[in-house]
Amino acid sequence: MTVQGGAPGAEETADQSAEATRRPVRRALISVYDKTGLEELARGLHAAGVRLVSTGSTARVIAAAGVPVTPVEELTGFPEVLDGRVKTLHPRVHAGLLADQRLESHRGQLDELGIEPFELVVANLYPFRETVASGATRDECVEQIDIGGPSMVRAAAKNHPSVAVVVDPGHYETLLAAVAAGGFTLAERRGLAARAFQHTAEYDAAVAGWFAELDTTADQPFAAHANLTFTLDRVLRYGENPHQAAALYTDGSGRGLAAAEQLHGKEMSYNNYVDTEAAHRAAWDHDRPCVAIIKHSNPCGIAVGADVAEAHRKAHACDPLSAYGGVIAVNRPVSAALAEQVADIFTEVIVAPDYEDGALEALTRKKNIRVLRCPEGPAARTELRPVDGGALMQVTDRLQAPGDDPASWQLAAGEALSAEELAELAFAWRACRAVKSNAILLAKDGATVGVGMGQVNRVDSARLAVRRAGAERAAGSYAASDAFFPFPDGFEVLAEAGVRAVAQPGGSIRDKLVIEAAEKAGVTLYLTGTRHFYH
Ligand SMILES: NC(=O)c1ncn([C@@H]2O[C@H](COP(=O)(O)O)[C@@H](O)[C@H]2O)c1NC=O
Repeated sequence: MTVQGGAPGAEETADQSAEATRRPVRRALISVYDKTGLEELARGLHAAGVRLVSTGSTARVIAAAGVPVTPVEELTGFPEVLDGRVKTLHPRVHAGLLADQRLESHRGQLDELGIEPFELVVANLYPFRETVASGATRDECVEQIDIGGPSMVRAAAKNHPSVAVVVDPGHYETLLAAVAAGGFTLAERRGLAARAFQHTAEYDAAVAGWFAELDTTADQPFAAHANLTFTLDRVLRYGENPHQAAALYTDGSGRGLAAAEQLHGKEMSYNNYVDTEAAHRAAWDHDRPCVAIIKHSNPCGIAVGADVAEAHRKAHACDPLSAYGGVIAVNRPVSAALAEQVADIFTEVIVAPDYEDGALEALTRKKNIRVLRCPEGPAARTELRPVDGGALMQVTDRLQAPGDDPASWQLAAGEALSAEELAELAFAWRACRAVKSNAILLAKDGATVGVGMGQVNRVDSARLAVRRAGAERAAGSYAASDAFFPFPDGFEVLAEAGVRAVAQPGGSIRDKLVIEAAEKAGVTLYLTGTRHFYH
C-alpha cells in the first residue's frame, strides 16, 4: 500500500507545515435547506474552478444564478424519490465523500468504479426544531427529520483528511477565501469536522428529545434522557469572581434572556446575567406595568403603577441605597419618562420588551448602562440545576391558580379585607416570590417597602423586613411570607410592627398558634395553601 501525503496520522507530525496540508477543492457537493448566500457561494466556487454537484432545489437556485451545476441524479443515475427522502443516499455520492484520498487502495477503487471524489461538502439540514416550534403535526415533524443531510455531513467530517465540510452559511466568505488559498489546511478541516459533528449532534438531540417528550405527561414531564445541547455564544470576561472563567451558551430556541438583543453598553458579565434573570422573572410576575430592581438576585424594590415611570419611582423608593448599581427589569416598553429617571441612577442593566421613542436616547447618555431588549417573559417549562455528578430538574415555579389567586385564600384570622386591600396583599404575595428564601416582604400602595431575604430562620427575615421598611412604612403595610411560619415568633415581629394583614401558605403543625397570635394582635391573616420557596 502506498500512501499519498503520509500514512493516516502522519499529518499530525509537527514538522509538516500547515501549507503542505491544504487540499485543493476541485469538486463540491452542495445541498442546503437554508439558501442564504447560496448564489454568491456558487459563483465564487465556479470562478475558482470548482465543479458543483447539487440536489433538487439547491441545484435549481445555482442554475438560475447562471452557474453550471450537475444534478445529483445525473451522478447517481437514480431519480430523487419518496418526496425527497432519497436524494444523496447513494454509493456514488458516499464513496466520493468517504474515500481517503491519502490511500492508493481507495483511489484505485474509485477509479475502477468510475467515481470521482469530492473535496468539499456544503450542507445544512431540514428545519426540524423550527417545524416542531411551529406546532406542526407529528407527521409533518417526522418529515422534517433530515436523513441524507446528516449522512453527507458526517461522512465528510469523518473523512476530513480529504474533505472539508461547511454547515453554516455564515462561513461562506471564509470558505471562498480558503478555496482561493489552495484549499483548507488539515487543522482547518479538523475544526470544520468538529463543528459539523456538533451540528449533527445538536440536530439528533433535538429529534431524540422530541421523541422522548411525546411520552411525557403533565404528571410525568421528565423524559428518559435530557437531550440538552447548548451552543457557545460567547466567552464572558470572567465568572462570578475574576478567577473563574465563564461563558454564555444558548439553547437554540432563539428566545429568552440568553438571546436578548443588547442595544447599548459594556459587555454583559456573568453576574449581570444572573441578576437580569432574577429581575426579569420578578417583573413578569405582575399583570400591571411593573418594575423590579434587583441586586445579587434579590429585590431592592418591586412596584406596579399606572405606567412604568410611576412603577419605577415607587420601586426605587423602597431602598434607594441598594438600588445603586442594580439591575432593572420592566414588563412593558420603557417610556422616555422612565428612561430619564433611570439615566440619573447608576444602573448596571435595564431589560425590557422594547423602548419607546426617546427612551434609548436618554439611556444611552450613560456609557456604562447595558440596555437589553427581550420581547418576552420567562417561558421555560422546566429548569435544571447541576449537582456534582448529575443534575436536578424541576418544573419551573409559576404563579398559578388556585393558590396564587386571592379568591381561593382562606381567611384564618381577623376581618376580611376589602377588594382594594386584598389587591394590596396579593401584590405583596406575588412580589414575595422574587425574594430568596426565607422571604418576608412588606408592601404598600403596590410597592415593596421592606424586604427580608435569605435568612436561615423566618424570625430574622421578619426583623430584617421591618427594619428595612422603618417603623412608619411598616405600620399598616401588607406582608407576605414565602412559606409557613413554623412558630408564632416570626409572625409576632410583623404584628408588633403594625402590619395590616399577612398572607402565608399555612400548613405548619403549629398553624393554630400563629392564628391565635393574629387574632390577639388584630391582624388579618390569609392562608394561601401555596408555597414559593426560591433558592
Ligand atoms: N434524502 C436525502 O438523500 C437527502 N440528501 C440531502 N438532503 C437534504 O436536502 C436539503 C436540500 O434539498 P434541496 O436541494 O432539494 O432543497 C438539505 O437540507 C439536505 O440536508 C436530503 N434529505 C433528507 O433526508
